[in-house]
Amino acid sequence: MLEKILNQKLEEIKPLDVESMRQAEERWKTVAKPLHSLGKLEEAVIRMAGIREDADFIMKKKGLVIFCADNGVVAEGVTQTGQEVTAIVADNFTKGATSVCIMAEKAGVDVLPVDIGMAVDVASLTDPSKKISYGTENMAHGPAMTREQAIRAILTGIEIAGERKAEGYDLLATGEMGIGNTTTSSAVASVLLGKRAEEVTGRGAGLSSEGLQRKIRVIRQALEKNRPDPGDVLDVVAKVGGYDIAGMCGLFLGGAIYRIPVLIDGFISSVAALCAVRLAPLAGKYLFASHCSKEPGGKRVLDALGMSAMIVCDLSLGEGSGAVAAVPLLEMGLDVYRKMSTFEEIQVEQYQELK
Ligand SMILES: O=C(O)c1ccc[n+]([C@@H]2O[C@H](COP(=O)([O-])O)[C@@H](O)[C@H]2O)c1
Ligand SMILES: Cc1cc2nc[nH]c2cc1C
Repeated sequence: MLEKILNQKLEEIKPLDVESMRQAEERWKTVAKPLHSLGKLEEAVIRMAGIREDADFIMKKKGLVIFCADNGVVAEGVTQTGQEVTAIVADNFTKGATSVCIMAEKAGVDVLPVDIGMAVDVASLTDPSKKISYGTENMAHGPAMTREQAIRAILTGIEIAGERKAEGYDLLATGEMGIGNTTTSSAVASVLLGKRAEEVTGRGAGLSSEGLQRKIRVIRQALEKNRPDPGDVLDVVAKVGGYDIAGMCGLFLGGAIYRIPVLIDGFISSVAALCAVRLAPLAGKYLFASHCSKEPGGKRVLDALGMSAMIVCDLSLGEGSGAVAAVPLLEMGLDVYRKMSTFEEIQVEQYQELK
């Protein structure tokens, strides 16, 4: 029943508007600068025109949706800090007191945290209608969640995209906060990419070398115990994923349904993007890579998405920090596109495309 609702939602995703993209491409050619010299920023503006169905679009309201959730697998000793940190940092999002809040203020991005599955309620942000459960089960001993819970988390992400669209957001960035979520992300990446656990697993929020070896063993154990089906994304997310991954996956799909460009952040976010694109390949056209995480799986997941980062800065902070860092860059590109003189205006002959 729920799965049918999700499938119906996915059918609402339409291709980008070809005519708006053609107009944007033509406009870039008239801007008085070497052709294609703003690289990915030009491509981003063209695709955003296709998403918005308007080559003259503006980008005013920008939001960062941060999915906060806990992961039962932390009981296996796969993290440097305890699970209680999730709730502390989540509460601090509401007070403007985390790293990404400071970055977002600089970038003019609204910080919108969501408790999609934290182990405890946090009065400043928990909304029972958005909370799927109180943390996942320990995937080392069984499935992290039920298939129904995975679908509900994805549908919640889609719903949030719809709500932000109704509020007039022009651009959404994704972020997450959840101790243990690099373990779940590595497990999901290992299954979806067909890679060994050690190829996609790193130190997360600062693990010792001994801790890293334990984390890899725990991921192998979780994969052996649950045997997720690589061809069935919902099965993979339910068995070895997390509510944050599922929620972000939903936000990416919702961006495609409601025609809002969505920025991918680091490792956890790009794993969620891969889940979204495997569920609905067309959704990839609505997504934008921001940076490449320092986690070893970061680049591998971006490669699988056929995307490359705008920023390579060795970030591994999460919270949506890399996605927020890309916002001013995109705005600079859009400003050049909208405001810059044309060849005609500066009386220089227009470049011809090299054949
Ligand atoms: O985004 C990334 O690439 C990234 C890489 C390493 C760690 N993190 C953040 O650190 C937390 C997860 O780390 P861990 O070691 O608890 O799995 C989580 O809250 C993430 O936001 C994020
Ligand atoms: C303090 C702290 C802040 C974070 N933000 C994202 N992941 C985090 C992990 C820790 C430990």
